[in-house]
Order: sequence, then C-alpha cells, then structure tokens
Amino acid sequence: MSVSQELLNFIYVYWKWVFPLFGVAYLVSNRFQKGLHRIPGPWLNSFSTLPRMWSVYKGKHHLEDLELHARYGKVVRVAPNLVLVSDTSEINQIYGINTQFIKSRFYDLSAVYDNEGLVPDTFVLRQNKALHSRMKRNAANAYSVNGLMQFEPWIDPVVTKLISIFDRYAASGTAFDMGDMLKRFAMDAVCSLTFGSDFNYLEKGDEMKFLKSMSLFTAYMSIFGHVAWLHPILLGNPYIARIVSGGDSSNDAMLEISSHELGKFRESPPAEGDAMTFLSRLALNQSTNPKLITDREILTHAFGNISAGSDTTAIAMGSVIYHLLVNRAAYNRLSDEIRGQLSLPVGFQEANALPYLKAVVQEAMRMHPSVGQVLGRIVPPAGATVGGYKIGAGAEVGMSPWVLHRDPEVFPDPDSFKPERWILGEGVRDEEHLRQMNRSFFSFGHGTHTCTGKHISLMEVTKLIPTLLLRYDLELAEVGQTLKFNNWWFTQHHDLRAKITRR
Ligand code: HEM
Repeated sequence: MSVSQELLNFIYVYWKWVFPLFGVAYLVSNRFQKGLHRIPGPWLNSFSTLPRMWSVYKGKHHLEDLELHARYGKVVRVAPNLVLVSDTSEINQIYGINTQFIKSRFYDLSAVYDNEGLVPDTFVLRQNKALHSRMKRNAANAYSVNGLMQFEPWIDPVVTKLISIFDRYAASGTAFDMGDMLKRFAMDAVCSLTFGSDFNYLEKGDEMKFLKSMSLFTAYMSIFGHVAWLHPILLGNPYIARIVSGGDSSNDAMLEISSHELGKFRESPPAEGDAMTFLSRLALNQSTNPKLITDREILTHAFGNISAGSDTTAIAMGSVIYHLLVNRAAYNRLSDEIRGQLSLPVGFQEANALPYLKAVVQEAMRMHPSVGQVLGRIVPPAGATVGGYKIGAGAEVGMSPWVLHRDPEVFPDPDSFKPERWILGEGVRDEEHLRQMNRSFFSFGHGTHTCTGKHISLMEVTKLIPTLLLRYDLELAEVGQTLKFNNWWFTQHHDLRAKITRR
C-alpha cells in the first residue's frame, strides 16, 4: 500500500479525531503567526477572523475600536493577521511617501478586470508602484487646486437645480431627507464636472441603481475584505455578482457616457476660453503628449471620480450640516461670516478664503470621517517594529480615521464639535500643534495613497454650504435627532431629516 493510501485509510478510520486536531492546529498557528502573539488584544480575536468580521458587520466597529485602544493601548491585535495602531508617530512609517508598506488585500475586492487585465484604478494598484505613480502623474493637473478651478462652471447649474428643488421644500414647509438630497447633488455635481453632463439624480433619484450598488458593495467589502482570499468565490465571481446585483447596468451606462464624451472631444475639441471638463482636460493632456495617458486610463480616472467621489462627498456635506444644526453657536458664527462676505452665486475662491468656514468643514470631517474603517497596509518583507512591537512580514497593520480623530492628546475634548480648534490664536496651542492635528487628520488618508479627489470634493462642499446658509434658515426635523449611520467603509447617514425656510 502506498504512503498516500495509508494516509487516506488513517483519516478514514480516525476522522473524528483528525479533523478537530487540524482545526485546533490551525487556530493555534493563527495565534502564534508572525510574532503577533505578543501584541495585546481580545483573546478570541487572535485565533479567528470571525469576531472581527462580526464586529464590522454590526456597523459600529469604530466604537469598539476606541474601547479596545482604551483597554489595550496604542497597538491592538483585532484578528489573527490584523493589528490596529493609533500611535501617530508611526504614520510616516506606515503611510508616508517613502513607505515600504503596501495596501492590504482588502483593496483587491474593488479590482475590476477587462480584456487587457486589471483596470488601472489608483485605489486598487497596491503592488505595481510604477503604474500607480504613472496614474497619479497623468491626471495630476486635473486634480490639482488650480486645475479644478476650470471645472467650477460645471457645478453651478447643479447648484441652481438643487436650489429650485429646495425652494419647493421651503415653500411647502415639509421635512425631507437631507442626506438623500446631498447624495443626489454630489452625484450630479461630480458627473457634470467629469463629463459635462449628468444623470439628473436630483430630479430622478437613483433610477440607475448606481448608488444602491455602491452601498451594497462597500458593505460587502467592509466585511469580506477581512477574508479577501474568499472574494473569487463570492462577488469576485462574475456569475454570483450578476445574481446579487440583479443585472444592474449602471457601470455600463457610466462607461458609455465616458466613451461618448471622449469621442465628442476628438470630433470638436473645446476652443480657447471654453469651459473644460475633467475628461476633456485629460484628453488634452493626451493630445499634447500621446505617451502620457491612454484612452483606458482616461476612462478609468473618469469612472473612479464617480465611484470614489459621490457618496464620500455627500457624507462630508451631511456631516457639516448636521453638526452645525446641533451646535447653534457655530451655525450663527458661520452664518455671520458668510452673510457678511459672500453673495449668491457663491464662487469657490471667495468662499475658500473664509477661515471659519474652512474650520467648520474640517471639524465636521474630523467628527464624522466619510471613510470610517482601518486603512490596512502589509508589513514589508524585512518585517517592521511598530509601536515597540516587532511584526513579521505579511501581517496587516493600519490606522482608523475614526480612532485617530478621537485621540485626546491631539484633539482635546475629542467628542465635541469645536471648529475653533483649527484656528490659530483660538483653539490651537501653537503651529506645532496645528501641524500635529493636520498629520492626524485622516479623512483623506495619508501619503502615497492619499485621496486623489480631495480638492474636487472640498470645492463642492465649500460652494454648497454657504449657498444653503445664504438662501435658507435650516433646522433638524426633530429636536434631539441623532446622526444615524452604519460604518461599512463609508459612513453613510440615514434619515438625516431637515426643514428649511427661505430667508
Ligand atoms: C469628502 C470626500 C472624500 C473623502 C472623505 C475621501 C476619502 C478617501 C480616503 C480616506 C482615501 C484613502 C484610502 C486609503 O488609503 O486606503 C481615498 C483615496 C482615493 N480617493 Fe477619495 N475621498 C473623497 C472624495 C474623492 C473624490 C471626489 C474622488 C475623485 C474625484 C476621490 C478619488 C479617490 C481615489 C482615486 C483614491 C485612491 C488614491 C490612491 O490610492 O492613490 N475621492 N479617498
């Protein structure tokens, strides 16, 4: 009898013992892998990823993470291969421009493949640093503050449409879901500046089901990103994905409009002085230097704007509005600043020069970061010492925006909304303290993978908030209303109901 036959016979006879023994060996090897057993954390979590997935599934893991750090310190093991770090002196090692850490497999769940292979979205390019840098470079002038000023005219008609809808709510005096309207606005705004046209989400809502798909997908990624190796047999499998999405074709519609707009640019490029869209900016980059950017890369950037830039921006707007409405002193101070210095239609440059407005936006995004989950990174082949612990290659470490933003050493009284904490001469101790706060401000991530669309979203927020305060008085629909949300990568609000009246 061969060795393999003997082994099979043995398993057949003793299977009742063999399988549990394998299970125990697996769990014990989980606990002792990569030197991670020295790191404190809940005992059960060091054996299996399931407790962590359960915590994320419940939608409030940011609160549990805060408790874990309070109990175990700045470095906590929350799964066999996942370590949370809240030590701000480690930000550069893990995320800085020259970091050796790469993004974790969590991000693979967002990867899309076409006939040419992996679609080169910067969000998922975690190993190919050269392609990631190329993608960052080839659209840099479109995403820069100066570059995006050209796109501002595309946002104005969307603001006008929002106002006409809000005027109807104001006239009827009915409460409405502000969070939902902001999602529609952010979707139309980012489509408009990217393509020069939008899908009229403001009037029609999510008929295309793009936002619904995004919500489902981010919830899936948030939970199953912890077991990324299972993705190919879950939503990574095209058949299963089709069944779950119910044949949703919003991605195709988005790609169709991208290709159509690119074709239009080729037929009649904008004349000198014409408003430039994001897409035409990239097409112009290509026509001046064809090697700089391919058609596929242009379409990927355009599509990424919509998937990464609509919900996130809407959440930021909702957070600003909610925190202003429950902090009337801040609402009044901001109204005075805006009403004294701006008029309708609000221009980005003028609004961006208002110090209290900037502080309010940053503080609301600190209190409620749109991305609320750990930004996971893999320890490089040489291993690393993080927060005093030696960690082996391949382990996943990461910081959570939610936790960093509640660090009382950096943000005293962290649960209070205090825009003045960002203003020198008011809440900030000195310039070093301000630098430290900015370093710990993780709403847009940090370092090599910092958010590409940060300035686009800040432009939308900076235009919209003053517009609303100039035209309306706002209040929450119910006294004592809380901010309801689940933290599934994005921290989308539910039922952010408000009432407005014309001023
Ligand atoms: C308030 C709005 C936004 C927030 C809070 C936000 C947040 C973030 C965060 C936290 C990351 C880093 C993820 C990580 O390191 O793991 C990120 C990356 C990214 N964001 Fe945003 N984002 C916003 C708006 C936008 C917009 C409008 C766009 C596009 C127009 C965009 C495009 C991207 C892209 C492409 C990346 C990947 C960058 C890379 O890995 O190199 N985001 N964003």
